[in-house]
Amino acid sequence: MNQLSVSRRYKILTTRISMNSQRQFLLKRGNCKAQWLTVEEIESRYQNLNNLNEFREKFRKGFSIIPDNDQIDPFENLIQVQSNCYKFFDVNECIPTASICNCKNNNSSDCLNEGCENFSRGVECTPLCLMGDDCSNRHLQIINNEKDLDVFRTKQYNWGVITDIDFHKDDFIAEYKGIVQSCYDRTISQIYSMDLGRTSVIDASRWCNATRFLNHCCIPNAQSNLRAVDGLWRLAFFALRKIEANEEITIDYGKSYSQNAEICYCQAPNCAGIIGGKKEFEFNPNKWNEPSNEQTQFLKRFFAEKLWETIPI
Ligand SMILES: C[S@@+](CC[C@H](N)C(=O)[O-])C[C@H]1O[C@@H](n2cnc3c(N)ncnc32)[C@H](O)[C@@H]1O
Repeated sequence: MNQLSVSRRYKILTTRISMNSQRQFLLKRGNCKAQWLTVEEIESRYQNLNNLNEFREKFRKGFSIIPDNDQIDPFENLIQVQSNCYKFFDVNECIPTASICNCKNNNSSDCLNEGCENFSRGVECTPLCLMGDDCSNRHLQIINNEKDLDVFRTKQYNWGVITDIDFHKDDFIAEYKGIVQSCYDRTISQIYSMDLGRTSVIDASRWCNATRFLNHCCIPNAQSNLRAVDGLWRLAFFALRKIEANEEITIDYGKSYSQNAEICYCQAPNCAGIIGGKKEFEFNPNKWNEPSNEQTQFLKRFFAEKLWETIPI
């Protein structure tokens, strides 16, 4: 992260463009919690400072760390979506469905444990779960359940993801969203796609949300998990440990990431030094059955509806 010292007591940790296109600075003052503020807010808030002129001068220098021709909006040319959009569905994929679990009888406090027959199979409970409001195994179905993720400029690898709240271990962070494509499609981006089941991937190269900017760390603080919801696989991120506010959220890209190897800058003590470099994917026609005409007709109808449901925000 950029650490531009503006005075002995104030630090600009990084900068971002807010939703209303204003440049904001993550300002840390002494031991106080860091805050996102515009230049006007900082100036009005701290106008009684003795060293305001010095602060302004150093602050202006802060602007110069971002060249004019820099890409300033991480979402420029991208479309932010509320849900996945389907261009492909593998009819042979076996996706588990939810049952009415036994957690109520087991006196469980929620359904987020291996004792829940849905949770243990990677399935979210339905609204009919007998645990009612105590069922927490419905992260992906609850509207507005996602925390606000901020995209910030990192020092080494362009954009990254941060929030201004703390996460506890196992907390739901957000869902990876984009276009569901076939993993056999060689035109899709290897960098911005993540596996979704046996033969599907989520391609977030253009239709996406902030999670497309999650960077890799060899000791990550978050991980992705497949969850089955209403007969579809979805991909969600959960905290692996406590994540402090304004700490970068990172994941392990794993062995299936991109064929092009890149130097890893994560600086973790166990850093492998490299990300990506997987072997080329080999298409095995024996493992792949073409869908029948009826299946294709059904899928066309089904996905026309899904496409319509996907409303860019
Ligand atoms: C899915 S993108 C993550 C967002 C990316 N930083 C951006 O601005 O679009 C993955 C790319 O980010 C960069 N990256 C992510 N983690 C990295 C790391 N630990 N070291 C070096 N580069 C990294 C690599 O270029 C990688 O191919």
